[in-house]
Amino acid sequence: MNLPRAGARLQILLGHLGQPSAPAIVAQPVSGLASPASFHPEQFQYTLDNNVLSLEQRKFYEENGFLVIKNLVSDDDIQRFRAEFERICREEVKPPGIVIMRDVALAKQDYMLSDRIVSKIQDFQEDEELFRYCLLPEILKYVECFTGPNIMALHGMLINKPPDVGKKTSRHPLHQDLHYFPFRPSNLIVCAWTAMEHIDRNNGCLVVLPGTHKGTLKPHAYPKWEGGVNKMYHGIQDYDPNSPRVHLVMEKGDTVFFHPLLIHGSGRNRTQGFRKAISCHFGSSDCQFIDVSGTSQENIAKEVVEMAEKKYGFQGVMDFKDTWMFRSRLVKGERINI
Ligand SMILES: CCCCCCCCCCCCCCCCCC(=O)SCCNC(=O)CCNC(=O)[C@H](O)C(C)(C)COP(=O)(O)OP(=O)(O)OC[C@H]1O[C@@H](n2cnc3c(N)ncnc32)[C@H](O)[C@@H]1OP(=O)(O)O
Ligand SMILES: Nc1ncnc2c1ncn2[C@@H]1O[C@H](COP(=O)(O)OP(=O)(O)OP(=O)(O)O)[C@@H](O)[C@H]1O
Ligand SMILES: O=C(O)CCC(=O)C(=O)O
Ligand SMILES: [Fe+2]
Ligand SMILES: [Mg+2]
Repeated sequence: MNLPRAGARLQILLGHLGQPSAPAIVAQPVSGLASPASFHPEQFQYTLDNNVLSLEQRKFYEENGFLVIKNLVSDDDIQRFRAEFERICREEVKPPGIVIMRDVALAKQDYMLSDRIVSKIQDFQEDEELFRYCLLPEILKYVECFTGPNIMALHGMLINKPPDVGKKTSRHPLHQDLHYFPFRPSNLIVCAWTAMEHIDRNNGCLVVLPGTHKGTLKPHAYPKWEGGVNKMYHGIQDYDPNSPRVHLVMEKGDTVFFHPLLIHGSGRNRTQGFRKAISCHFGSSDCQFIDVSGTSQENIAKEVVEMAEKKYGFQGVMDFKDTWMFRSRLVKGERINI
């Protein structure tokens, strides 16, 4: 059963390694991934052979770059993530490595840290309670359809989108997550994003541009928004404003899996509640680090390295790869390259 899958993975890697140089890899999605041993008449490029996705689901992801699975995570688990998030905000637990972020509109206010101030926590890999999300068998079962059997959790986030104070800073500009990642191939990376409550356009749901995962990585920069922009919230400058946007209305527990080249963002939160979602990026441990020097990713690499140096108090010894190397954790199979 693993043979077609392994064959497909090998081809993906060979395709990737066959590219002439790192910048070219950045600019080109990997192609020609059809497994010779594939039992399907179609050529699948963005999913691996598996017996989890229906043919219809698989075709949907191939075409659109995302797939919503209804009611995947239990209410009990979501309640536990919520409780742990509140403990972290109250500083009752301080997991090593965690990054706590406030909305830029609230950053200068001298409130005590609380779940009404924090807009996002990142890098919860050392928090066993939140990291349970990245180990849930129901999540990994789907993740494996994209990454194959050797799975790294690359980056966890719990997003607590605050009520917008009127400056539209609660928005997340349209972006591709691959901009943040120095590893390839992109087709072996997937994000799982789970709604922790009902999420629609009122509280700022995810917005996706279907099919954009078939394109290339675009240059990202800070959007020129008058009300302010959150640190590291880079956006795509030159996207087509007429390209169709789909607003993903989701119920508590619903989970969307999406490709790291899919253009997405989220709208302003017009409610008084803090809109919560938990997510993790996963990648195959067969992925390889790339050097982003000379590519459009140089701007984010510089910011991330500066931030890591500030946080850990050393200078000039870390590069972009290192910041990722020590944050990622194996969740299934074997650790190979990353
Ligand atoms: C090895 C570890 C490396 C960690 C790397 C983390 C990031 C990697 C990103 C990977 C993401 C990959 C996933 C894919 C896509 C994600 C997209 C994102 O979410 S992108 C990622 C999302 N973004 C991030 O993760 C950003 C990472 N976080 C940070 O850099 C910090 O938390 C911080 C700088 C925002 C606040 O530092 P903190 O020590 O808590 O706060 P202070 O009170 O001391 O304030 C210091 C200064 O910062 C100002 N300020 C405060 N808040 C904001 C704000 N929201 N906006 C702007 N500015 C803000 C504040 O006013 C003050 O200014 P001044 O008085 O000096 O003028
Ligand atoms: N014309 C645009 N230019 C740049 N970014 C945009 C544009 N339209 C939307 N976006 C980005 O996509 C996100 C989602 O868009 P969406 O239209 O759903 O949200 P919104 O503008 O905050 O609210 P709404 O349109 O529901 O009033 C926005 O927050 C913004 O980041
Ligand atoms: O608003 C959200 O929950 C999604 C944010 C997002 O896309 C990200 O952090 O990469
Ligand atoms: Fe994103
Ligand atoms: Mg709008």
